Amino acid sequence: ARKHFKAKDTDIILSTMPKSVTTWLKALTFSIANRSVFPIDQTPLLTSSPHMLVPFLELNVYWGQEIPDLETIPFPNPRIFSTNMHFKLLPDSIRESDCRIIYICRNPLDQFVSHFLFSVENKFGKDADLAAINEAFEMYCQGISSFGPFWDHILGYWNAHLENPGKVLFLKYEDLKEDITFQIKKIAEFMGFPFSLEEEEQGLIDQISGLCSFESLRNLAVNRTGDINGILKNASFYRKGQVGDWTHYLTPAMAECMKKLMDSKFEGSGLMFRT
Ligand SMILES: Nc1ncnc2c1ncn2[C@@H]1O[C@H](COP(=O)(O)OS(=O)(=O)O)[C@@H](OP(=O)(O)O)[C@H]1O
Repeated sequence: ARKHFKAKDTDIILSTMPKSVTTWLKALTFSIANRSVFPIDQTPLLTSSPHMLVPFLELNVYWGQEIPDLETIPFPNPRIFSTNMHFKLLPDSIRESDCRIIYICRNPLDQFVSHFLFSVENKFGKDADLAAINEAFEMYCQGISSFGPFWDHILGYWNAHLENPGKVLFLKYEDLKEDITFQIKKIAEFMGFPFSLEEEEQGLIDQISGLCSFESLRNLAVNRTGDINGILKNASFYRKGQVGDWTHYLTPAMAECMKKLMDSKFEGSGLMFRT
């Protein structure tokens, strides 16, 4: 992807650490950008996983697919892609073109738990022994996890956002959970598709937030069954969808350890996470 991908000025790139609600951001941005093409009751989101509508740039890594010739795919406009790459590792054309990047992250405690449970379940099945959580947490705190240290990933996009807020939008899961209407408007404006007063009065924002809510997406037949290339179950993208689920898996001592780590890594950056 780094070698071949050529961003267009109109592209939107969604960037995340794994298990930082990429799925939700894909559903929201697809709905925002295509709301005049597909009425809500006819949106492809009703019959396709958000991951099929907004492909990962690292397709070949995740799902064993050849990198498609993007010029031949009839994308709606704008093209929306997602990636888990660090900011400094993005293909040059993403940084150099006028395309826009939307980054979303979440409290690292919840991200760790979500990713750990996902990996365990995929490896060992639902009844996995969770004894390994302490070891995995220790490694996570040392920066050993998929896509490397979470602080580097988050700070890379945070600093890019501070340098050029028109290029990089920085979102947090906890803020979307708190006020999704406000965040949908913010995302739409950043993407260049602001809602008109008329659309707002028609309740379009509420319709999009309803369609993309955890419960609504999770209950769709397409997301309850099926898989992506026989590798990942569609249902695996919808677990609990809550802020603070880490309290059910991590001890207060582990949380304290993470708090200290975040204080030291994010010191002076202005970044804070709610738990
Ligand atoms: N619509 C919606 N609303 C709220 N939360 C949602 C939604 N869709 C997915 N989720 C939760 O996001 C977590 C999965 O993260 P990702 O989508 O980034 O997974 S992946 O990296 O693409 O595999 C995972 O979080 P946890 O429940 O904490 O494990 C999902 O449940």
